[in-house]
Amino acid sequence: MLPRVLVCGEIEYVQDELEEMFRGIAEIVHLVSKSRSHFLSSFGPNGPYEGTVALYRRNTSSAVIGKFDAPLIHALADTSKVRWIAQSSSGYDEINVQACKERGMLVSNTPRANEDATATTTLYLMISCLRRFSMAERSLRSGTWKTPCDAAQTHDVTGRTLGIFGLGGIGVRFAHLAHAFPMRIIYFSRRKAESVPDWCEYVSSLEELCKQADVLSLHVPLNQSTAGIIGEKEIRTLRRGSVLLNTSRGRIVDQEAMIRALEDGHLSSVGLDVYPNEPHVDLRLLTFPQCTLLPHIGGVSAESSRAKELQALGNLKAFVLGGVGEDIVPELKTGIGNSTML
Ligand SMILES: O=C(O)C(=O)CO
Repeated sequence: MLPRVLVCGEIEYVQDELEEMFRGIAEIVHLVSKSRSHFLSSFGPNGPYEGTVALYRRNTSSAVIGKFDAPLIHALADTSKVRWIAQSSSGYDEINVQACKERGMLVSNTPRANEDATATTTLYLMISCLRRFSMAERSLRSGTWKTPCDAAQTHDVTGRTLGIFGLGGIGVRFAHLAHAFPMRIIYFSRRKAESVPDWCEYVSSLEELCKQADVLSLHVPLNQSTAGIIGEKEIRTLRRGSVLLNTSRGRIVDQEAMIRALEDGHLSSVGLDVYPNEPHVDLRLLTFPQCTLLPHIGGVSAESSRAKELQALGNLKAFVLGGVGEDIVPELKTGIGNSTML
């Protein structure tokens, strides 16, 4: 009997390749559970997921079976043979990797697949916030032509200083896009990146980054050490009138501190694709027309979605064939394990 691979969440772009990829290697089964308890009890003898050794996971499956928090991971380890979870996105904050580590499960993500799409979204947010393009379009659509847009409140991108927090794949891609204006580009990361162009300057701390940036853009993963890292102090260290961009995860920013800074004008605007409790959006954010707000579509394009699915499935296939796949998340690669689901 072939081992089984369970698809938790839809495969939208590579349906045709799916069967072909796993033919003779594994049997693909799809999530049929309508509840977490049904999910967990279905790995036993004669259950629909019996014999499953690996999972493909999208965050959309949370709506039915919940996040992969510690209780779910422990129950999965107790009742199934699952040893690999292939997350189909670059963010894996909905999986408790510490619990996976304790129970000998590995987690992979799709770090490269949507770098370009997410960096492009960040570029759009930056331009829209500085030039107030989203606000202008909303005024046209509501029949007020340019009102309330005020030229004195809009600014050129060229010549401003962009501060990038976290210079992974998306941060680097965004730096390249922004360099075209040109802007002065500075960054701060856990460690100084290798092979970064010399126009991309490293600064020695987050505080220094905030002191110098006109636009601060966040590109760090959400984990215990980054939750709330952009708080009152960091926001107030930015110059008055700065712009904050977040296409990473909502909980990296202290939302209350951000809203206070919008209220008193310390932040001139924010460009957001992510929120702390998605899909809920704090209604106070909607009262700042100068802000550009997107519904977490940063990494979504036909090309990147397809690439993401192929990358996650490729990781699964490598695991089934050779016992180990690619793109293991850093906490499980290094054995540091400082990231738990928040
Ligand atoms: O890939 C991810 O984690 C994303 O959130 C893309 O927007």
